[in-house]
This record gives sequence, structure tokens and C-alpha cells, in this order.
Amino acid sequence: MSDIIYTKVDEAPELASASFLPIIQKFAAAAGVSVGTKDISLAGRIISTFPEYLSEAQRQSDDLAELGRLVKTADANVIKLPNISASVPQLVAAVKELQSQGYALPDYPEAPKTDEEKAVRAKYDGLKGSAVNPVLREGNSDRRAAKAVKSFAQNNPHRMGDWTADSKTRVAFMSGGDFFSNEVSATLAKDATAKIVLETAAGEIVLKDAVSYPAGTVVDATFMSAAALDAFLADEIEKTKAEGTLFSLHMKATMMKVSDPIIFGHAVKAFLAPVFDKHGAAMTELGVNPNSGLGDLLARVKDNVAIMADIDACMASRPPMYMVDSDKGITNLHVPSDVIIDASMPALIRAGGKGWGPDGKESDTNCVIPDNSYAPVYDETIKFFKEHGKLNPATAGTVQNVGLMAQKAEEYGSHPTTFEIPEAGTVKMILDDGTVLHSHAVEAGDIWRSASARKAPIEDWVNLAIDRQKAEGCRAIFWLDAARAHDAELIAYVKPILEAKGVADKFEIMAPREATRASFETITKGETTIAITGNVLRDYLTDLFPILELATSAKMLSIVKLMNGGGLFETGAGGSAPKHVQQLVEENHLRWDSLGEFCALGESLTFLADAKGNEKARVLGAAVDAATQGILDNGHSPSRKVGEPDNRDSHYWFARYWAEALAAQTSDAELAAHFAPVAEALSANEEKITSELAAAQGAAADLGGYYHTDAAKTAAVMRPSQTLNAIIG
Ligand SMILES: NC(=O)C1=CN([C@@H]2O[C@H](COP(=O)(O)OP(=O)(O)OC[C@H]3O[C@@H](n4cnc5c(N)ncnc54)[C@H](OP(=O)(O)O)[C@@H]3O)[C@@H](O)[C@H]2O)C=CC1
Ligand SMILES: O=C(O)CCC(=O)C(=O)O
Ligand SMILES: [Mg+2]
Repeated sequence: MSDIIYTKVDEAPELASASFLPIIQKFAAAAGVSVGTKDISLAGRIISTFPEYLSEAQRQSDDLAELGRLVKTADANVIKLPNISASVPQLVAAVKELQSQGYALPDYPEAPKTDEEKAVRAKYDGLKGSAVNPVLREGNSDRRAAKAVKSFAQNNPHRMGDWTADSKTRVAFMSGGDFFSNEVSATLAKDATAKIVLETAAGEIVLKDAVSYPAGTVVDATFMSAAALDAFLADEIEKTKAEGTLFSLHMKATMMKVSDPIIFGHAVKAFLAPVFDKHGAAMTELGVNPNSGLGDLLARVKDNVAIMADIDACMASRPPMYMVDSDKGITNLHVPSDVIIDASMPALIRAGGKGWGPDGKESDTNCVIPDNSYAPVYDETIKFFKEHGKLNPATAGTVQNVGLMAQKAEEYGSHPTTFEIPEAGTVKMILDDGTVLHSHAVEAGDIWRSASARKAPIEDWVNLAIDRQKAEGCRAIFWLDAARAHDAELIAYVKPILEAKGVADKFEIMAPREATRASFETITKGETTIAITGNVLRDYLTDLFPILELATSAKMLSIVKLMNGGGLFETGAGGSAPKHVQQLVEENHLRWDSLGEFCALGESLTFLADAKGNEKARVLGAAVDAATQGILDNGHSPSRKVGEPDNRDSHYWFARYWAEALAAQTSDAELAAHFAPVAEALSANEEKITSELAAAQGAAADLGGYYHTDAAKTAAVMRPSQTLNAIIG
């Protein structure tokens, strides 16, 4: 096993790796540090799941499973880039592309009937959504902006849209019948195995047999009422029209891969309610599944003139929709994975509460976030800006995050125990000793789910929070709502630990709405605060605050201190930026910023030095930090526009500053001697390299695929400077 594993992923970060990884490998080798790769891309995961359909040459090992084992050991040192968490349309597209490249994969069975189809479908379902992060995240999350990154943002503030008190933008959420209001929770006194059953008039349906929990696990159960959701959505569509704003829906259909696509499907049905009422049967016949979105729906009904006419008439009577791409007519409801709440809401808030409408113009927006558990965070943020005006990134302090994430904690681990209820009855969670832990009366179509958080991760999380607060000496708030069932159980863990460690006075506990306001008040004063949150708020806040403070969450330091002693270093807190690939393919400019990779690399090398006593790795790591600083100080981050320096230029500069720092350091003479000529060559050839890189831009680029690109073509596109390539070797 290599000293450091660098993950092979998808889309923009993978393109960036084609340019950056050869540099990392070359520099690391000089210090005897090996950097290997493991493929966790969507295409790679599909290929490794179906060996029986593929030729020997096409087969691939199951790298995700291997990494899943590695992260449970003290040896793990993994640099994890963002990967696609696939929605069904993305999965289907990736399969089609692989088939076109000669991979005889089975089609994705939309409506599996035979046993074989059901088996294939089950395998594909395992690849869906957030199938990678929960496997690798065997530790809790520490996300913050590195000091250099934060001060760069303060000295070079990005543009922010203005907020005015009369903005019509608002957040809409349910007032009852949702996951928030139906939640019940209990902490298990002893190890237990639970069975989840649905008791109906006709008998008992076993939804899930034998889920095991160790003693101390906090086990929640809740449901979203389909009837309440539908009434809410219909009402909000009407209200949006009356208010003259855009209708938008913000979900996490990728990570909440069972519950949220269903909620998304309800919104598609609500928006096209008259069409579904009239043509429901015909549409089902055509294979329409509202959960796959409007894009899939339109592709299936496009040849039916009557349905298409009624869709047009319905859309004309509806409020305008928030658009993903107004030029191409792609709406919020086209694909469930296009609008993902963690990134979409902060971008809209950064823009002053504006979304893009079908006319290609900015407009105030109704932001529909049905469940009330976390919607108040965005609601309060918007209220704060309406009262105080936009945040000033030049003077704003920072919100760091410590997130409970390990061992599939909370909602993000709930997929195997989430069910769309087939018929009315009572869902019961029954323990092996006969105790009925939780019970809910449900109707057909309700979405019932159970989430859990284990004792060891919860305690590790509280201890991580204590360490981080001690290191920063700043305000620290547990975002827990004493009135919410799950949070009350967590508070029962948190308080005694804080008291036992004598640090209770250093921490506050507040419900998300109050904590949101308190955090904005703190950073408005230029101060730092730590948000100590559950898994979903970890995700939401580590995009929200960075996007407001730094313009993007791509620049975040994202450390997962693995519970068994290893290190997982995530690059940034954002995703794989599909829009960046689109730009590269059209005009050969990659605006992806690798600052997240730079930060993660520095941490990984320092971790290697500490874990293995490898002093050369420490020197390399310190030089990475100097190079990162050099990129910031000298403005060599990628620009957004074609013809200007892009991701590849920033890698040249990174290599140069890294080599210069290594040549200049005095802790390791051998490394200094090795890198002196490299630094000199990079500096002497600056003009030549940057003009070779510039010459590559402008025309369309061929990667030989989207999900499964051609390695040689990608390398040719991403490494266009022969002079630089010759120096790197
Ligand atoms: N850790 C992980 O594995 C994660 C994976 N994802 C996955 O990523 C995909 C896309 O998700 P999405 O919600 O659109 O979020 P993204 O973070 O990928 O994109 C949102 C926007 O953020 C900006 N951005 C993100 N990263 C960078 C970067 N390195 N440099 C510059 N700008 C950046 C871009 O803005 P602009 O276009 O204005 O330049 C981009 O369009 C999905 O498949 C999702 O599942 C999402 C989050 C985390
Ligand atoms: O795993 C995913 O789908 C996304 C992860 C994410 O958004 C995050 O961790 O911030
Ligand atoms: Mg996120």
C-alpha cells in the first residue's frame, strides 16, 4: 500500500488531478513518499460491480471496499476529492456511456420484474446517491478555513449581492406533518436488534428484519406525511404565483438518496398536478417516474401531443421556476441532483436572495425546503440579511465546524431504514426483548425513516469539539434543539462530558435558528465561532458560511480524524462542479480551484510525518504550505474566463513555489539540493510554460467521455505544456 492514497474521482476535480497528481507524485518520490490512487469514480464503481458482464481486460477491483477497510486502520492516509453522488438520471447516463465504449453492462432496470432484473437493480441501487462518503468517513469532521485562506479572503473580498429589507425572497417550510414534528427518539440501555414492521388491517409486513445497535445508540424514528407534504406544496405553488417570485425546491436527493428523491417527485407531481390528474395512467404506461424529474418525464412523453399540450398549458399557469440553465430550459425540477441544498441555498443567499428565472433574469425566489428540521437556518440567515444588509467578507470573522459524522451518524445513515409506506397502518420498531421502541400511525405514501447515532462517535465528536475550542479559544455552540427528540438525547450525552472535563462554561447549546443568529452576530463583529453540529448541519453549514465568507467552499480545510487513528483529508467542502467540465469541453478553460487539494496535501504530509516519523514528509508538507501561501499572495488562483490563467496555470505556480520552498529550506540538505535545479528550471521557463498553457485554451476539448474519460486524451488536454511536462518528468 502506498504511503498516501489520492482518490480518482469524477468531473472537474478529476480533470484537475490529471494535471496536479503527476506533480505530487514526482515531488513526493524525491522524499521516498509514495502516492497511489484508488478509483471511487461513478464509472469505476459501476465497472467493479459487474465483473461477470465484462471482459478480463475491462474488469476493475473494488477500490471503494478496499478503502473502506483501510480507513478503519491506523495506517490510513487518504486524500479524498469530491465524487459524484449519482441520481438515477446520472447513473443511467454513466451506464449508457460505458455501454457505448464497449462495456456490456446491463441496462438500469427502471421497473424490475424478473429475479435477474431485481438483482441487477439492487446492485445499481447500491451505487446510487452518496455511496462513497459514508463508507470512508470513519471519523468526525473538522472543517474550517486555514488562517492564510481566511486572511486572503478578508484582504481580497469577493462581490456579494445586495440584500434589502423589501426582498420578497423567503424560505417556505411545513408547519406540521413533517420529519421534524413527527420525530421520536430513545437511547438504548443495552445492545439490541430491532425489527421494523408495518401492521395493517390485512396483517404484518416486515419492512426490515434485524438491525443491530450497540448499547448507547440514539435511535430516532419519524415520518413525512404525504398528504401534508402535497397540501403544503400545492399551497406554496399558489403563494409563489401570488407573490410574483420564482418557485424553487432545495433538497439533498443525492445524500438523502431514499427520502429526498421521493419528496422531489411529490414536487414534480404537484407542479404538474392537472397533467398527472388527466394523463396519470398514460404517463405511467410511458414509464414516467416523477422522482426522476421533469427532464426524464419530458423525454418519455415528448411524442404524445395531447400530454405535451397540457404540460405547456399547465406550465404557463404556474409561477416561473428557478432555473438551472435558462439558456437550455433546464428547470429546478428537471433532474433531482441539479439543485443540491448545501450549495444552492448559499449561492442564492450570496447573490442577495436572487435566483435565475426562465427569462434569464435574476428574481426574488420562494425557497421551498419542506422539512422544518433545518430550514430555519436558511430562514434566519435571510431574515438577518434583510435586517442588517449583506455580510462584509472584508471584516467578517469565521464559523468553523465540528460535525458528528462517523459510522453513518444520523439522517445520512438512514437509507436502509427508510420506507415509502405501501398501505395505511402502524409502523413499529420492536426490539429483540419485545419492547416497542417507537410506533407511528401512517398512511400509504408516507415516508417513514429511522436514523441512529452511536455512542462512540458521539463521544468522539464532543471530545473533538473540546479540543478545537481549546485550540481556538473562541465561542463554541452546540447546535442542538432541546425541544427536538433526537437533539434532546444528544444533549444528554454532551452536558455530562463537558462537566466531567470542567469545560461546560466554554460552550453554549442553542437550537439551529438561535445558533444561526448568534453565529452571524459573532462573525459580523469579526470574531470566530465554532458550530458543533450533527451530520446534516455539518454539510449545510460548511457550504453556507464559506460561500458567504470566502466565495466558495472549495477552499476549506476538511479533516476527518479517523476513529482508529488514520487520517482522511477531504479537499474542500464542495462538490465536483459539473459546470466547470462543461466550460472545459466547450472552450478548454478549467476554472476549478485546487486550493482544497493544496490544503489537504499539506495536512496529509504532516500527518504522515507525525504517524510514521518521516521527517522528509514534514519538510515536504511545510513547503506545501509555503506554496499555497505563494499562490494566494501572488494571485495565481484560476480565473473564471477563457484566455485567462486557469487550473493548469495554478498547478505550474504551485510546483514552482513548492520547489522553491524545498530548495530554500535548511532542515534537509538532500531535498534542498534535489529541488534547487527543479526550481531553477521552473523559473527559467516561466514564459515558455505559461504561453504553452495559454495556447491550449479557446477551442473545444475532447476527453473521450464524461463519466469514463480516456486517460491519454485527458492527459493531453490537462498537460499541454511539454516544457513543464519535461521538467516534472
Ligand atoms: N465531498 C463530496 O464528495 C461531494 C460531492 N458532491 C457531488 O458533486 C456534484 C455537484 O454538486 P453541486 O451541489 O453542484 O456542488 P459543487 O460544489 O460541485 O458546485 C457548486 C458550485 O460551486 C463552485 N465550486 C465548487 N467547487 C469549486 C472549486 N474547486 N473551484 C471553484 N469553484 C468551485 C462552482 O461555482 P461556479 O460554477 O460559479 O464556478 C460550482 O458550480 C454532485 O454530484 C454532488 O453529489 C457535492 C458535495 C460534496
Ligand atoms: O456525499 C455527498 O453526496 C455529498 C457530501 C457533501 O456535500 C459534504 O460532505 O459536504
Ligand atoms: Mg456538502
